[in-house]
Amino acid sequence: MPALLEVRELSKSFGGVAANVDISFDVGQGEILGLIGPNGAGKTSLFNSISGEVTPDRGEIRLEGVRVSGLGPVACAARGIARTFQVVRSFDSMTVLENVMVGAFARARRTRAAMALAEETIDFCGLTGRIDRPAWSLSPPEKRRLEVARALATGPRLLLLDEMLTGLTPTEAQAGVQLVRDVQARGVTIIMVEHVMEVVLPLVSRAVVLNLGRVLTIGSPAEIVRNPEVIRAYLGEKYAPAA
Ligand SMILES: Nc1ncnc2c1ncn2[C@@H]1O[C@H](COP(=O)(O)OP(=O)(O)OP(=O)(O)O)[C@@H](O)[C@H]1O
Repeated sequence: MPALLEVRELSKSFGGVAANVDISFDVGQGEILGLIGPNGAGKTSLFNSISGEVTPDRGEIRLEGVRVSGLGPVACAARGIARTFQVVRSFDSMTVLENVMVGAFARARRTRAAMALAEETIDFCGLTGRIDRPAWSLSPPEKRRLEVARALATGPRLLLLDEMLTGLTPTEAQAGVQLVRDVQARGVTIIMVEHVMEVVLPLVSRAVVLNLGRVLTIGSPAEIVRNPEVIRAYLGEKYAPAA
């Protein structure tokens, strides 16, 4: 798999707090990569650097070989990087259609074209019946879908999903998993931050495990759940192999 995204020796501190330290990994074209680790490990900070909201202190991020780190969120979006947020950031008084049109305007000049793109994306994300509802009236899983729809409407090559499945019931989470698979089937590469291991590990080809701002390990789900350091730092003893 050729790399779509390369992160090289990335470090970022906030005052005295080292949020990311010397982080390097690749994401293959079409891959679903998991980004996991305990609270405060640096996952959202890394997303903030990749999506351009934060400029790393050191290191580099390249999308298809072209440096994108430090360009800012608008330029990163224009180059094909979109994201969702851990705390849903919908425009509550606007309808579902209007929310998704905000994303679509990243690539459509005219209102009619943005509307067509938004309608198609809303259908794809399973929100057709909600298209004219104000965002505030949606259920929590629908709000997560709206976040995905707004990000997808920008036409990304790389989609960063920040805890999209957290707080959902098992049935809602399974529906969310199907949406992630459908997005991948469209050719979009995905990095997902998740804490629900039972849901995320079957979905990803590899996971990067962060701890205290550093990469603890990178591996397949089978390698991750067997790694004693990952069990100690994050997964807990229920994942320890039977003696
Ligand atoms: N803008 C900021 N200003 C100051 N400190 C920050 C900022 N952003 C992140 N940090 C700090 O960096 C560290 C990593 O935080 P980050 O939110 O990236 O972790 P996380 O792995 O996403 O955690 P969680 O799973 O709880 O969302 C934390 O100690 C956090 O307090």
